[in-house]
Amino acid sequence: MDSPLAVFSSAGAGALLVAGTLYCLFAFLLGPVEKNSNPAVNLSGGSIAAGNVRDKYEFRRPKETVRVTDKVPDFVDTFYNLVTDIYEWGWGQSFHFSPPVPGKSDGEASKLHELMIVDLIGARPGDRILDVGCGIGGPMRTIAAHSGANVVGITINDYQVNRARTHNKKAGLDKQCDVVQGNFLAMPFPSNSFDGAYSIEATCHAPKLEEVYAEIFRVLKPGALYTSYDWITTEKYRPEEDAEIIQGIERGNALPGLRSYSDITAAAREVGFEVVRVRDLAREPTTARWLEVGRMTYWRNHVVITVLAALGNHIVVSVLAAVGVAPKGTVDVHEMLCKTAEYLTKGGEKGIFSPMHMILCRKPAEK
Ligand SMILES: C=C(CC[C@@H](C)[C@H]1CC[C@H]2C3=CC[C@H]4[C@H](C)[C@@H](O)CC[C@]4(C)[C@H]3CC[C@]12C)C(C)C
Ligand SMILES: C[S@@+](CC[C@H](N)C(=O)[O-])C[C@H]1O[C@@H](n2cnc3c(N)ncnc32)[C@H](O)[C@@H]1O
Repeated sequence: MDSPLAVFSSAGAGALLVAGTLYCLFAFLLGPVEKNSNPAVNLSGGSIAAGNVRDKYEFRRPKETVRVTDKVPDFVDTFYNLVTDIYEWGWGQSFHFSPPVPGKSDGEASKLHELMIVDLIGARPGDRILDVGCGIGGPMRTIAAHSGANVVGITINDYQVNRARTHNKKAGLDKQCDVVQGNFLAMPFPSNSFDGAYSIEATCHAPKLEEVYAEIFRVLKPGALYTSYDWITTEKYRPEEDAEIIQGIERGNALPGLRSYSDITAAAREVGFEVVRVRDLAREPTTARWLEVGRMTYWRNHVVITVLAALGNHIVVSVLAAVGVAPKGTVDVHEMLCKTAEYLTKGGEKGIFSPMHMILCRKPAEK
């Protein structure tokens, strides 16, 4: 008869094998939405050490909208440490929404949305273009590859800088695309040094829109164009009825307070821009992917994350550490994103919110 120890160790080995196999199945079958993106096995806390993710999340849990102006960039940085890997894994390398295009996949529609910027700001080969709040650089690579321009991106989050640089290199675009860590409210670039600029769903993180617009205005050459796709509340928004939805969107996306569509034009004019065109790109289509977010198969993604995190707590972690396991706290962050998606869907369905308010501005040419 086998000794109790031998039975225990063979049962333990069996359990490890089953857990390991399950883990690999989840990791490989439920890979990233985009080829070359982040597989679930790599979910991390960004620049936050794995052991500190839960503490950081607890500390930063978005209980309420953060409106204390000077704390916002730091809060946003922590937010992106927590969500960047989940975004990349579940959404792709471009952290924005896009209008659907009949006959095109979500990925193609997203690229077309990015390519429209090349036309809007007239980016040409050799131009120096600024990407304000560049994420991990999905849009930057599309724009550089199609226009031949050199793109410099800025993001507050160091982890995103590394991720963007890795992807730029893989795509063979590291000569054309540069990424720096910095605050877009005080950019480390000389005045009059860019031939064009754009921002996609990023300036909504600025506590005061005029401050980021003033910086963009400063670094653009006279006569250069800037376009932005931004999050706004529409004219249908009624604070008395809709405040809960809008606050849900703000909390779950680390926003200091959504602005109304009319604030965007006012801020651009205030810093000296000529407003060339304004349009809400979310208005016409009804089946946009961004409306579908709330209906996505959460349970599937949630199961993967829960299993990965549970395994992380288990003894198997020591065996699997070599491949990397989701840190504690990932489940909470994911749960928060599920709720956020519900609010986004509600806001979109009611037509009180748009993530695609487009403005095109020009820095006046010198007389
Ligand atoms: C512009 C911003 C981010 C916009 C979007 C890229 C993200 C907004 C909500 C995110 C998501 C919600 C649900 C997640 C899902 C539960 C998970 O399993 C997989 C990832 C999600 C789909 C995730 C992806 C990115 C978003 C759509 C803000 C921050 C200003
Ligand atoms: C939703 S993501 C969009 C990223 C990118 N534009 C895209 O479409 O993939 C918002 C980006 O804005 C950046 N951001 C927010 N506040 C910032 C700040 N104060 N300074 C620099 N970047 C900031 C974030 O780090 C993040 O990269």
